[in-house]
Amino acid sequence: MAALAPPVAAVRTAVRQALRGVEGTVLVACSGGADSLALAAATAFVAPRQGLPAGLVTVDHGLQSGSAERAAAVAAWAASAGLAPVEVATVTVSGAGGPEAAARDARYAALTEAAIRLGASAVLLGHTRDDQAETVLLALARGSGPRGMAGMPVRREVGGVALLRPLLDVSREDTRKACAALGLSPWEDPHNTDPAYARARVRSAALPALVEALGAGVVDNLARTARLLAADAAALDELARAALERARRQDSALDVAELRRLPDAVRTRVLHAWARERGAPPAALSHRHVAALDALVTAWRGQGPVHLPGGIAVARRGTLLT
Ligand SMILES: Nc1ncnc2c1ncn2[C@@H]1O[C@H](COP(=O)(O)OP(=O)(O)OP(=O)(O)O)[C@@H](O)[C@H]1O
Repeated sequence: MAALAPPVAAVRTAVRQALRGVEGTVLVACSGGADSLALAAATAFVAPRQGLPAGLVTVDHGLQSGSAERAAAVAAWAASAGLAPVEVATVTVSGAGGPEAAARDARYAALTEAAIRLGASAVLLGHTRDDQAETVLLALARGSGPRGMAGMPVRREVGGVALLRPLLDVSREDTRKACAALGLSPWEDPHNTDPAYARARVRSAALPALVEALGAGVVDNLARTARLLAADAAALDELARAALERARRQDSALDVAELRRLPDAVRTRVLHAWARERGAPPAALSHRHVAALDALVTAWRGQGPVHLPGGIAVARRGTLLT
């Protein structure tokens, strides 16, 4: 028997670890690209051996010519690989935040809807260590703070479905090699190399330049930064949750004295969480809004109300924020 190619083994090991403790049907979200194709092939091998039914969903965004044929080809391959159920989810992409964000929102909505309808407990996504490094670099460049630089979580719950990213510690090179070793021909997404997209420019220019200047360890180190910051951010979020409850007064007003005694990192999180809870849309809530709220607490000189996205006005009345 031929020896198992190391990249195939690496992807299978990562999937095996991610599926530990998972019960019920799992679905692979597969575009047909190398990352999610390697993930799907590994899941088709590993899941049955862990007693888990495994299916696949591929989303047709209808944005490129030939997208329906690509989706059908992925679905046909999945069925032949023994994955079941297999579904093509056709979505209509429209909405705010640019075409990339709209496609992503539509995709995640379709994936969780399919999981709930098919009774699956988890959806597996094919983001790799390289995707994580790109995310950290983009977040760093945009000044998004530790939450953004914490990158994509290994696990997130949406509507009772676990979104899992088993390959965050596997390199893109290995997913490509795994596909080649298994005789699979991945689909190349033209968006991945389209310089109109910031992520594509990071992938083709920024990250290779950093690797050239600082060495190959950069990708791994950026991904590790995400893991370290994710742990810190989770701890701070937990402290902020408790602090928000301590500061809460009647009608959800906040007590200024309670807020003032908090460290800056916790207080700004409390104010951010409170603004969201009052209805400010997270995407529109910027650090400037939070800084203005913070000034009502820490730099009070009788200033007027702070206007937040979502038509919310926050004023200081005596010792309360309302
Ligand atoms: N059309 C799609 N249908 C189903 N899942 C998708 C689709 N597009 C992306 N995904 C899921 O989201 C993950 C990330 O996709 P994205 O396009 O951001 O990255 P990628 O590195 O190009 O991934 P891939 O090589 O798998 O296409 C994919 O690995 C896959 O799990």
